[in-house]
Amino acid sequence: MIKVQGITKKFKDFMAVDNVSFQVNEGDVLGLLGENGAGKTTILRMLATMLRPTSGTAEINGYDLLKQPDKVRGETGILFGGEVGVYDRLTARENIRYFAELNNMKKEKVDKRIDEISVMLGMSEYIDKRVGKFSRGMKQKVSIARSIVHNPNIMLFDEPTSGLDVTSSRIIHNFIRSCRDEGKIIIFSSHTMSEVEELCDRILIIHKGKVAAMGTTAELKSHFNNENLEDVFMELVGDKNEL
Ligand SMILES: Nc1ncnc2c1ncn2[C@@H]1O[C@H](COP(=O)(O)OP(=O)(O)OP(=O)(O)O)[C@@H](O)[C@H]1O
Repeated sequence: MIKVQGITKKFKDFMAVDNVSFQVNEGDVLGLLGENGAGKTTILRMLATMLRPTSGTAEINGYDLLKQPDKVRGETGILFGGEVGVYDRLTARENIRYFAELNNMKKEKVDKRIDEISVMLGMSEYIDKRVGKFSRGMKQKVSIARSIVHNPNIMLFDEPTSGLDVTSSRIIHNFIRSCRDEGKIIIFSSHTMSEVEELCDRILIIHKGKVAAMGTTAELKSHFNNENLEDVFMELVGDKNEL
């Protein structure tokens, strides 16, 4: 379970995330929706222990975010910004293996796990090729494979399908569903309403660092008396003066 309590991040005088609280249970997929700059990545980076909250904290599968960051890291698989940190001169397998070693996986298990993931994400054709000439989508898959190689219980994915074609997006969607079925927790940010609507058990809408709304798609639609999630979103975050 993830229990976020009043998490806040200030960059100098700018309040990027303001007193955000929410809970996610095992087997739940939570979607983070918000305009550019709303604070989604900052929330994910704090939960991934990459950024220290200014105040507030979180409990992640029983571990305290601030007091037990190493334990929290062991529980989480993180994906940020697509190809960042993919080493061009290494093959896809070597990139993934490097992360497996960083996560203290036993050497004899690593290759079998990489083969499994490679089939699951449709990477078999290029798993042993150098990533330098890969397309953005192929690199994105290497990043995803790398983030899940140690089979974490929690996945924090920042725009996981950004830049992917329809087939690849579908592979990621199916992967998220299978993680949910295994009882894992997934939090992901997205700008694609249909993706969020299709995959998420609950949606957290962030606006200017604050929680603007939270609930199931059905709850949000019924609360705002509107069948279209994009309209609900616009009602919450849109500039009412805009045409
Ligand atoms: N290291 C930093 N220093 C100063 N300001 C920052 C820093 N990181 C993020 N911000 C600011 O915090 C706000 C929230 O940024 P964040 O990246 O969390 O937004 P986001 O919701 O993920 O946006 P997007 O959808 O564009 O990815 C933005 O105004 C951003 O400029």
